[in-house]
Amino acid sequence: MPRIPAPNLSTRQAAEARQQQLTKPAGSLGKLEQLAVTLAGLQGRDIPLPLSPAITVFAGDHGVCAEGVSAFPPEVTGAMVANFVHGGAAISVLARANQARLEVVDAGVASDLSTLPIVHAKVRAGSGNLRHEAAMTRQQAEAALEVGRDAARRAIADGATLLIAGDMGIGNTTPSAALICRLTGHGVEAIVGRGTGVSDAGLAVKRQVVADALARLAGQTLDGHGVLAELGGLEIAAMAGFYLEGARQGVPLLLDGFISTAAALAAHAIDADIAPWLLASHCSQETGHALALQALGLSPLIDLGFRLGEGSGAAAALPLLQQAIALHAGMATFAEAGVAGKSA
Ligand SMILES: Cc1cc2ncn([C@H]3O[C@H](COP(=O)(O)O)[C@@H](O)[C@H]3O)c2cc1C
Ligand SMILES: O=C(O)c1cccnc1
Repeated sequence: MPRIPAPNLSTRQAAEARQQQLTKPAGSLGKLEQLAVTLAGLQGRDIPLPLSPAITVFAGDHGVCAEGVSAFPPEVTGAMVANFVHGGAAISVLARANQARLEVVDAGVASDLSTLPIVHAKVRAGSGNLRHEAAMTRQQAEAALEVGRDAARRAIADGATLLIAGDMGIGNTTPSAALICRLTGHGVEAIVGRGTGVSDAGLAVKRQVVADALARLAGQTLDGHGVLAELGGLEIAAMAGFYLEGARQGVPLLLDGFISTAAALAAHAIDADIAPWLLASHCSQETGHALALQALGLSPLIDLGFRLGEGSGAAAALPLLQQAIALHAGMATFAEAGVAGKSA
């Protein structure tokens, strides 16, 4: 399989030079300047084109819910998938508001969703309980990665020039925390948070569950696929595959929150060349998200106090990416506008 390409250094440098010439003090548009420069390198154009975003929401259930790690019951996963289809979820609204293509994929929901108009790619009806056993077999993890790769191929074939992966899976902040701990080396206190809003007692249980899962694998050498199979989830593995295929095809990837960043860390453990294709959107309220982003060398654009998932934080940040591109393309240079440059 062809490797993930490197960004284009010369278009990146041309964009950097252009930013110095636009009618503003250099650096005064802050992160939007850096974003335009990054996108110029990723698109291979001195002046990047406006983005055609595609959002794919991957759904899956989690055996670890039996431990009482979520404030909501597992049936909510399937019910929310129906809500996505009917247009009533946060991501349904944000996709419409941003003219983004929205696709929903069943990668491993426990309930039967066969009557819904979504992509049916159930690898398994819910993962194993990672406190005591592998979340998936290696083969199932590979199959779930392929579900995500297929979704990226469809989105790109449909014209997407920016990919957003969303998640829906009650309980999925637990495997995400476990992946982040294992892949960054941070401890459970720094990474495990309240997800949908578990109580203090629930948080203590959740921390113990993650600590037990990590202890189960302590001393074992695992590659990226192995970590994903042991500690991940079906939708998380699909998200990782989506990111890997997007990067392989040279399409920038806009990360969402805690679950999305855990999937990106897993993708990075499988192929570190993915790094330059990952863009951070927001910083989730979920404990540990900032550290997970840092581990990937990413700094979020915004912090709106979101803690939802579904791709919602990435979708909410989309206008900023489009504005970064519009400013880079549309502003006059000092020479064009006849404005004097910096004098001292
Ligand atoms: C109605 C509802 C809609 C959601 N949309 C995303 N999530 C988010 O919350 C869940 C993760 O939190 P935890 O690990 O605590 O279960 C995931 O489904 C995630 O997508 C939702 C959760 C709920 C309840
Ligand atoms: O950051 C997220 O993606 C998140 C946080 C809490 C619950 N669900 C998702």
